[in-house]
Amino acid sequence: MKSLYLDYAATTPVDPRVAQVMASCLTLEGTFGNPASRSHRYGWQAEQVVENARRQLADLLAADPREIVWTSGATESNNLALKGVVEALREQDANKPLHIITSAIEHKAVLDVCAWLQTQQQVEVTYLTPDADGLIQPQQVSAALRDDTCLVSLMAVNNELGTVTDIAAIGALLKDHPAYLHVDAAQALGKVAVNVKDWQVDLLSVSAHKLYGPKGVGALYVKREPQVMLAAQIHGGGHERGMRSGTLATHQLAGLGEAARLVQEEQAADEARIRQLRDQLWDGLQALGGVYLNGHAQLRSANHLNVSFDGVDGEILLASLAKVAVSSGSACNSATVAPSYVLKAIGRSDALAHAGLRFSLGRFTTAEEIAFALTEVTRVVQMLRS
Ligand SMILES: Cc1ncc(COP(=O)(O)O)c(C=O)c1O
Repeated sequence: MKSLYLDYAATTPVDPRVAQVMASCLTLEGTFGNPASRSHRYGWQAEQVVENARRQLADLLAADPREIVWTSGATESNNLALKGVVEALREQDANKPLHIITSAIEHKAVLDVCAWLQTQQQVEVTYLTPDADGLIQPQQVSAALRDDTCLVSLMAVNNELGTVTDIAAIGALLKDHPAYLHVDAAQALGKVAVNVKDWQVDLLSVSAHKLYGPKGVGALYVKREPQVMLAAQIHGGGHERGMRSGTLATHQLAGLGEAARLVQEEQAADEARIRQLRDQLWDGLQALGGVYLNGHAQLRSANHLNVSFDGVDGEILLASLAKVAVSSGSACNSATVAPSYVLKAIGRSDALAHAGLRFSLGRFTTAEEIAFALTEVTRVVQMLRS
């Protein structure tokens, strides 16, 4: 039995239009060449495809194409941003005291890098705690800012709650401080408008598989004027202006570019439709009683609905919901059965954190699917409660 997919925040299916563009970059008849080959048209054509994709992503972010560094995904982008900034500063002064501000509800791809920087690079890290709605306020950043703060790293949209951080306000308050602003936009791109100029960010991480592109590819936006000082983390052939070596995966990048183009054309219409479906699901679930919304009611991306149910065990609930593919907490952390650290950080009890379910809708979600999901969840919760 195929289950209904409501886990778009974990990953999205590749849009068939994206798959078609990707397929044209694989075979002898297509643009399969090495974009770094300088001596023949196979290379030149592949380079054109890669540069077209770079322009498409840059357009979506309001960036200059020269500010895009291709990576394998947001995990690598986050690693490059955080480690790259610290290493570049330590190259100038090996003993320079360095301080980073981040939050307790970042993705592990930021938290684990921060933990490594603390233990291996003697960097001090301040972890801001969210309020009960899952929001990190700009004033918290100003209160934590120090002379030796070199980086503020915050996500634009939280992967578990969907809560939206006011990045523009944080960018504005850092205007006269030398600290760089890094934003993990893996969950934001395609859901909320991302504009690196308006937000005044220095570094921004992107993942293709959250926006109907393929897995294993992403990008880091690196501001040019003034140029962010960043030390490369992967050395080799000097690709990407020496920032990230390795033969470029033409088909993956073409896919990311096309995915970005589609987002630019369709995001507004997608968002309105998805928000309506998401709100229908929430309205229906509330009829069950003893249901709690995790995350801010309004300041939340249109596709996220994270709820906890009184009186049901989360693991049993998930196992009983065989016909609906949803996530308990973050899919990336589902190897552990500890209650979600994000739900704990917003003050949920262990029981409610365990009973949290994340529904995340997407481009291909239909009204019929939402009606079916509502019926299924209602049936299962009532059965488990009785
Ligand atoms: C907020 C956030 N950051 C980073 C990542 C990791 O992205 P990738 O899978 O591209 O490495 C994810 C994926 O779940 C995410 O949601």
